[in-house]
Amino acid sequence: MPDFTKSGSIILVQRLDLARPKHLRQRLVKRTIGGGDRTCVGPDMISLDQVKDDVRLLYIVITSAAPLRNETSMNEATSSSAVAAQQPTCIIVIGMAGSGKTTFLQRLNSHLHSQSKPPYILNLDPAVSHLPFKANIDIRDTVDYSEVMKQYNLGPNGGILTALNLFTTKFDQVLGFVEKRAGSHKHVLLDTPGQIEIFTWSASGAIITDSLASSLPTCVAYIIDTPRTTAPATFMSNMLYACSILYKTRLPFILVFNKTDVTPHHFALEWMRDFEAFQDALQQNRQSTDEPGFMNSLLNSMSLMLDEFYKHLRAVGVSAMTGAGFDDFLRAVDEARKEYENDYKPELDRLRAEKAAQSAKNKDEQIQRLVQDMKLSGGQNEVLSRPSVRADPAAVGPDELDQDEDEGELLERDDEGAPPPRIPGRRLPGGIYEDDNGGRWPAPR
Ligand SMILES: Nc1nc2c(ncn2[C@@H]2O[C@H](COP(=O)(O)OP(=O)(O)OP(=O)(O)O)[C@@H](O)[C@H]2O)c(=O)[nH]1
Repeated sequence: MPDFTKSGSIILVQRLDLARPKHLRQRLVKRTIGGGDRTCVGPDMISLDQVKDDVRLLYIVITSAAPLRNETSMNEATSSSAVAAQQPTCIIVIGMAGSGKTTFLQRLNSHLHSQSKPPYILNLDPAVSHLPFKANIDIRDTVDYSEVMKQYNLGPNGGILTALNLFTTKFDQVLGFVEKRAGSHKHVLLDTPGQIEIFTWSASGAIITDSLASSLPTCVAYIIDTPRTTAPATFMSNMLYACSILYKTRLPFILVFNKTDVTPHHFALEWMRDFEAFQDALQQNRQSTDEPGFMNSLLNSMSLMLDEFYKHLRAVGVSAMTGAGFDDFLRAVDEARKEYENDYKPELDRLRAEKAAQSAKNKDEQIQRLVQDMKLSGGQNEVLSRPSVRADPAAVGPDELDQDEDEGELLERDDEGAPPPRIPGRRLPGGIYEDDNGGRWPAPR
């Protein structure tokens, strides 16, 4: 009996009728290994030489491929870093309604065109009536927002959310398009719905952000309407919202103070850098307005908390109207990309490796269970385990193997939904099942 504990992870266990002539057995082995729905690479198995004639049924164990050699993995690492260097940076543009997201994207688009670096643009706002730029992928081509409202009897926000949910079901295809174009664009820009919470707090927003960030370098540009943020309370609310998005996405974050042609953003930078300057502004605000005392003490304590948050941010001032500040913004995007590569990506890889290790551990435990099952068989039949797709391991007769050859699915019920014929036998004490040929199995539950 081969030592299965050393043979790697078991992907599938399937039984084989060994009472068949050898040529048929060989065909069955080939079929089993090459089975369409099995995700095995370079399978390893019990060789036919190990099959004894007195063994009537055998579970074939298909194991995963041997570990890659160092040389191969080094080559792969080199080529993957070359591919990573060619990847575009995705910029998810988020902001309150009217903050100027669309105008910002229009200006960024023309700025990048002027540098001969045309971006790839995705519009995720199904309710926008007019786009001042040409989007490569537009949610409105896939989902008719007003039709969604009518058919699902929804209001405007529910309609936008449902349209985005419907679009997200196709996002793997969107990613496919983006990845195909990755070599010819340096930036991928995403415009999001004006109702900020629809994107930032919905499942579809999280799916879009996570799937994008797991394939390509991604950052968030949070657009702020600067003229409307000059009061300490509105500034604080905006920062708290930015903070919540940062902690939800954990992606590199750029605060973009827009409309600086109307109000320069220096006051905001000062408040972020100098805690006392913000306290002074609060003090002045307290004197000039009749805001209740609890509001001021709340703002005070929140500003203390946000002081830590500001350290993780880069902030730039732009005017989507005049085009000022866009070079600064692109520099901030380059920094954000480095942050993605140095912090976010390793963390993502660590989580992936953890998940892979956990699933390898689960497979090891399955192998141990198989070994236990083998011991239970008392050496008469070599029983490794029950196939996971069926509750009863003894319920596959030789006739079903013929069925398998015709239909490619060993463990299916017939067309009328009747269970496959059972091999007659009896239950023995201790959870053992004995078939008519004296073969012993772990009893079905
Ligand atoms: N003065 C000035 N106005 C701006 C600037 N950017 C945008 N605006 C104006 O702000 C208003 C809102 O701009 P939009 O680009 O539609 O804002 P939005 O965030 O996409 O809006 P929604 O999609 O409805 O959330 C428009 O009237 C713009 O002309 C800017 O830099 N300066």
